[in-house]
Amino acid sequence: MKKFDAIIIGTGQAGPPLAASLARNGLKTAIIEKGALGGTCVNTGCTPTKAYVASARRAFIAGNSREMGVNIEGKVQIDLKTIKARKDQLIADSHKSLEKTFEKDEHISLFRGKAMFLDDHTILVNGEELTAKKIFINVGGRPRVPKDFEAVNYLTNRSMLQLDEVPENLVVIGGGYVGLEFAQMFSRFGSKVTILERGSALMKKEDDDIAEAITEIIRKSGINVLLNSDCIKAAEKDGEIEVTYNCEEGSKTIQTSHLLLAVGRVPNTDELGLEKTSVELDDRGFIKVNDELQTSVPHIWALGDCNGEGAFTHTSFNDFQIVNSQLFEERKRKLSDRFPCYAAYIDPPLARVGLDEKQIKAQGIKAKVAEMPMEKVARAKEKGETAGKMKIFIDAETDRILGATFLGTGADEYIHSVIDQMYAGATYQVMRDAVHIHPTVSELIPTMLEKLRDL
Ligand SMILES: Cc1cc2nc3c(=O)[nH]c(=O)nc-3n(C[C@H](O)[C@H](O)[C@H](O)COP(=O)(O)OP(=O)(O)OC[C@H]3O[C@@H](n4cnc5c(N)ncnc54)[C@H](O)[C@@H]3O)c2cc1C
Ligand SMILES: NC(=O)c1ccc[n+]([C@@H]2O[C@H](COP(=O)([O-])OP(=O)(O)OC[C@H]3O[C@@H](n4cnc5c(N)ncnc54)[C@H](O)[C@@H]3O)[C@@H](O)[C@H]2O)c1
Repeated sequence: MKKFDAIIIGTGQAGPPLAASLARNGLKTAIIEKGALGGTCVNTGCTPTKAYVASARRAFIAGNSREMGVNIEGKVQIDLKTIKARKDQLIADSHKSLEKTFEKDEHISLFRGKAMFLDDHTILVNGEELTAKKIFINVGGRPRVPKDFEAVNYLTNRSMLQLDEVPENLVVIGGGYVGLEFAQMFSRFGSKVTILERGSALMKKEDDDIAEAITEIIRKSGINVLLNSDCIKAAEKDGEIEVTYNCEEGSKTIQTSHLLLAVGRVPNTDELGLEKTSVELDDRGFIKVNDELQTSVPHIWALGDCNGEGAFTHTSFNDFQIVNSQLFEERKRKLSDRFPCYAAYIDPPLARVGLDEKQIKAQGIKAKVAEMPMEKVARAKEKGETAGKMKIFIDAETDRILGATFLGTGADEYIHSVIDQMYAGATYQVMRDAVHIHPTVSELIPTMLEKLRDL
């Protein structure tokens, strides 16, 4: 049995910074990884997809700038092999940097293999037993594959990023983050894309007006969007995939060479031997944690997507910050300190913080709202990018900002002016009375706040 002060399972967005901090604080630390270093974000998530999104935007601009007085003759050519090689280089750089972090630190031992719990204190990896007083689980998740698709040659976010040629046809099942980001980028690369979503709008968790605006943006970009498409099934036929949908009210079919499944993710907690421990899971397989991210076993913590408290890189990294502060810092951070925030990297992007209209109404909070269509924003007009709108919500009793939803050019950046005010606990008047730079989209946030109305 090898003894450590701490064991971390998984090198996602929380594991590596935690390993570095534990080591800095003198703890002999083992970190175990069964796949590529860096986990989802680095290898098959944020980094590669945002690199592809960037190439797709260049392609779109090159081919669609005639009304801006810029005309490129001929067809824009997409070289997916070069796009992929650029992404592989970004990933390789991250691998190198992580390897260096682990190699240069004498307090860190990296184990390449699959970790399994034998009991609350013992972990098996590559036939070796390890034990430690503190254990941290950062095992992330993987794409959900419904039974109806198991028999066909489907793609996921992982295999999409291995393609060398742009598919002629692409059917995407699911109109959430993964579905929309891939649908728009591959449409811009030249694929004929169809999205099948069982809900009544794309990004249906958002407020109805935002979900509808997103659906319109995606449709206008030439993607075929089939909503309320329930009961979707797929079978191999004549060397292609035949997708059947709306099975009850007379089924419809589509033939496609490529099918992407983007119907959510499941946590990697089912192959971890947790049944041999006292760590409790919820009914969807997420590890239950308290406000300090401890599991039902106090010396075992769960961080990142596997605890079901966030599903983003920044939430996983914040989980590291919470645990790290609980262990080593004077200022103790907690899960309940966090305002939910995220962006979907469609073009234009959607960015969110805090509560939206649906959530405010569901919680019965007395609130005010201000809205601004991007068509009224000078900078958006100058850029020729006027799709979308901004919404901001204020607590009618405290004047504090409850949340904001920005759908528009550059929204993933200027949402941070609201995020920062929320963390500062400022009233909305602070933002309303601030002088912002002209011409920016941000300058319309104070203007918008002049016109609050009851929600
Ligand atoms: C296509 C896509 C795009 C995304 N884009 C964004 C984005 O733009 N912005 C954003 O904030 N988020 C994005 N995300 C989400 C983001 O990638 C995750 O939230 C983030 O990676 C956090 O993951 P994590 O730290 O929980 O673990 P992960 O990054 O999933 O890492 C977990 C690691 O644990 C390892 N592991 C699992 N089980 C074991 C075991 N038994 N033994 C040893 N090792 C094990 C895995 O191999 C993996 O390396 C995206 C996700 C996808 C799929
Ligand atoms: N920009 C980002 O931050 C980013 C990007 C990609 C992924 N992610 C993370 O990855 C997670 C997973 O993304 P996702 O898009 O796979 O999931 P999602 O939950 O965002 O969307 C899944 C969609 O698939 C639909 N769906 C589910 N089952 C279906 C079925 N059988 N037939 C038709 N439609 C069906 C759902 O109605 C939903 O709209 C996200 O929650 C997010 O946390 C984040």
